[in-house]
Amino acid sequence: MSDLDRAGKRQLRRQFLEERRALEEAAHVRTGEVLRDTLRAQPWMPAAGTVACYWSIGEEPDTHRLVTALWEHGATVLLPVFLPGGELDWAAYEGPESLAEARYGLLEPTGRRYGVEAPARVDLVVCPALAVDRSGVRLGRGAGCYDRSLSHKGPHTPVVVPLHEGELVADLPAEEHDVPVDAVVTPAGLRVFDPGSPVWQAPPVPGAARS
Ligand SMILES: Nc1nc2c(c(=O)[nH]1)N(C=O)[C@@H](CNc1ccc(C(=O)N[C@@H](CCC(=O)O)C(=O)O)cc1)CN2
Ligand SMILES: Nc1ncnc2c1ncn2[C@@H]1O[C@H](COP(=O)(O)OP(=O)(O)OP(=O)(O)O)[C@@H](O)[C@H]1O
Repeated sequence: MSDLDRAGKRQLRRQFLEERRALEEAAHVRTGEVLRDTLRAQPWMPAAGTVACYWSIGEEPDTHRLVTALWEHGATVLLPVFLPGGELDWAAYEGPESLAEARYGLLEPTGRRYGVEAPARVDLVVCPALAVDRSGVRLGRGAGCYDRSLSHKGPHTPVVVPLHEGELVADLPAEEHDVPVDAVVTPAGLRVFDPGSPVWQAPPVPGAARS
């Protein structure tokens, strides 16, 4: 990737972060509710023993509702631990007391570590992004830690990204190491990129006009 492309990606990140900062609190809550309800409505969800998610911070779409609902339902919810080298380790959410403040304002799980290859053994990955395009290319924070982490997952393990409205875009710059995502959840509901995918069911999200 050229320096120009890299600068373009940085500029895109800045733009999406700025737009996030302008969002009202209600937008975060709404996305969080739709995310929780959409994923819980998937017929395979009760069998999903282990889900890799993340604990949202700041202006990210809320994941706390989803994590709490899955955990209360008995699933093992793994959350990332950002290692100094930029890799992600994983530990289980065990209630609010199991999180501690970490670098960059992150809240991270303090329990036993599952190892950087834990995504190989999960049933679903809920992954953060600033934006996703219509072919499933995601734009992350730029540390590359999710690209590295997703490379450990099984080829058929679904990946879904929670997004605010306006963050599902027509086109993003793609790179060789990018691992495409399968679906996004926006306040308008679930959007699956492979229309023939047998994995996902349209969600019964009350009041959500699907786009
Ligand atoms: N809630 C949440 N947890 C997450 C992520 C995430 O995006 N959201 N991550 C997703 O990857 C990993 C953490 N990655 C991060 C990468 C960069 C920065 C960050 O704030 N960077 C500063 C610049 C840091 C610096 O001084 O170099 C910045 O972007 O302004 C934070 C987290 C794992 N946990
Ligand atoms: N599988 C990988 N192994 C090693 N380095 C990687 C891998 N994937 C990405 N990287 C490196 O990480 C850096 C950032 O990549 P990129 O710009 O695609 O990040 P991103 O997808 O926006 O962020 P993130 O993955 O943290 O959400 C790049 O310099 C890239 O070379």
